[in-house]
Formats: sequence, C-alpha cells, structure tokens
Amino acid sequence: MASPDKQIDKNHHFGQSLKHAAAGLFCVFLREGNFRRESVMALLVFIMAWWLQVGRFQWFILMLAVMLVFLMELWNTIIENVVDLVVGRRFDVRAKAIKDMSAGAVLVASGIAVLCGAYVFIPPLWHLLTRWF
Ligand SMILES: Nc1ncnc2c1ncn2[C@@H]1O[C@H](COP(=O)(O)OP(=O)(O)OP(=O)(O)O)[C@@H](O)[C@H]1O
Repeated sequence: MASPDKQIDKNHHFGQSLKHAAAGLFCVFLREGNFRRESVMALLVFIMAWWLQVGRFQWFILMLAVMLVFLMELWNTIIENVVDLVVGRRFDVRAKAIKDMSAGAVLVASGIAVLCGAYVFIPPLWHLLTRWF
C-alpha cells in the first residue's frame, strides 16, 4: 500500500523501519486532504508564533497541540483504511459508527488545539491591539 516493495516479513534493521514509516507518512500526506490542510494550518501557526515572538513554553504548547492533531488524523486514517479493508465498498452500520467515532476523536483533538492556540496567541495579540489603538 504505502510502499511498492513486496516485503511481508519483519523489518531487519532500523533504517528499514524508518523507510517504511516515512513511506506511511508520505502516503497519508498524498491521500488525505485533511492532513494537508492541517499541515498548512500548522505552518501558519508556527509563522504566527515566530511573528509574535512567543516564549519557549508557548512554543512547546503549540508543538504538542499540532502533534496531537497530526496523531489523531493519522489514527483516523488508519481506522478508515482498516474498516474499508474489512467491510469493502458496502454500507455497514458498525462501519459507519466506527468511522464517525474516529472522526469525532479528530474533532476533540482539534478543539484542544484551538484552546492551546487561544492560550498562546490571545495575550500577545491583545497586547498588540492595545498598543495600536
Ligand atoms: N462502509 C461504510 N458504511 C457506512 N458508512 C460509511 C462507510 N464508509 C464511510 N461511511 C460514512 O461516510 C463517512 C466518510 O467516510 P470516510 O471516513 O471513509 O471518508 P473521509 O472523507 O476520509 O472522512 P474524514 O473526513 O473523517 O477523513 C464516514 O464518517 C461514515 O459516516
């Protein structure tokens, strides 16, 4: 799926594991529009953090929030693919429930990221606004 090679036995060394993991990430990036949109959002968040010169702790919070969303999107994609592998292209009530729950997990992670963004960005933005007006 992610890699064109036909290997089905275990990886023999760390480099091989890393290659397959990177291929998996690349595959998610190519296939999932949401993952690409979240990557653009993450880039904008980091540009804004750099522009507002937020502190080290705030950078740490933003990194964790971004990684949480990526992690949940990856997990959602894995769940969707496993469900499709099992169920195929037919309607199944349990498949729908599982996929909807998995999408719900991404929504929760995104909500946490929005809260983190508000915690980091509102004080410096407020400071800028009160200086300008
Ligand atoms: N086999 C199925 N049986 C029933 N409902 C399904 C099935 N496959 C998908 N669905 C419904 O369609 C929705 C979207 O499907 P799927 O998650 O595969 O697409 P997606 O666009 O990648 O979703 P997301 O935006 O969460 O990444 C699911 O949340 C579910 O409600």
